Amino acid sequence: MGDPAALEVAELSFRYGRKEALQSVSFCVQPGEFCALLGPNGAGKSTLFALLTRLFVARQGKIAVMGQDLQAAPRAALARMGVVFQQMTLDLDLSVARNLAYFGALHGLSRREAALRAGEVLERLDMAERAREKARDLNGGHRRRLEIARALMHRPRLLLLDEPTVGLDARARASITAHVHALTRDDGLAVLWATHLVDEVTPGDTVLILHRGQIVQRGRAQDITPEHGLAAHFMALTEDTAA
Ligand SMILES: Nc1ncnc2c1ncn2[C@@H]1O[C@H](COP(=O)(O)OP(=O)(O)OP(=O)(O)O)[C@@H](O)[C@H]1O
Repeated sequence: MGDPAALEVAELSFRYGRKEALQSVSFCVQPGEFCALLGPNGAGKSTLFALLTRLFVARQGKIAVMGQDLQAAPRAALARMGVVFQQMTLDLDLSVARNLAYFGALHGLSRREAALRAGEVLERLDMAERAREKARDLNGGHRRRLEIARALMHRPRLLLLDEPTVGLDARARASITAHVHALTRDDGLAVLWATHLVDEVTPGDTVLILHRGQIVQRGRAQDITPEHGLAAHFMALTEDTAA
């Protein structure tokens, strides 16, 4: 048997009462892969993230992180996963370093380990010189980079990001997408990046298009945009989305 996928989702379904939000969703993300999950509003992205992070428990289907089943071995699976939620969750009154130390302690790192790891992750996100600043004094882009650094504290192999660039200007968005791409390339991190912004996708990324709770396309961005580009393709595939 080969190495396990960083993330394996198989036949995952979920309903809110009678409303079917996900229907038999299956895909994998491999180590080093940047997978952009594209979907219009209401496609099911938030529901999928809630299931992947165990906010909701899936009754149908399978989720595994580095071969660890989220249902059968939740601690092992969650330990291999880092998450950046759509809503900011920093403590704004703490310094950058203290935000990281606190999270490190939650994951069982000693103070010394947490301090060392905080230095490493801040370096990776080009934030080292901001360690002593209060989170409140950071701009939106730097706050997001701190959240990504924090999600890496426990050395996950899979990073989930739910619309991480919402509300940021073009420069901050470009910087964040570049940093996360570098993590896949240089560290072999697997990334699932949910967005409805097609311009955040680069040609080498894998694209998953979710529409009305189903995966309607999966492939390399450069292979699925032959003529009119990804934006037109995405709109055509999802054009019956209710306004
Ligand atoms: N608590 C709920 N009760 C009933 N239906 C829900 C609930 N939450 C979401 N839905 C429905 O499930 C479907 C998927 O919603 P979801 O929020 O996962 O989509 P999304 O792709 O994240 O959209 P957005 O980008 O707007 O957050 C939608 O049709 C939505 O109306």
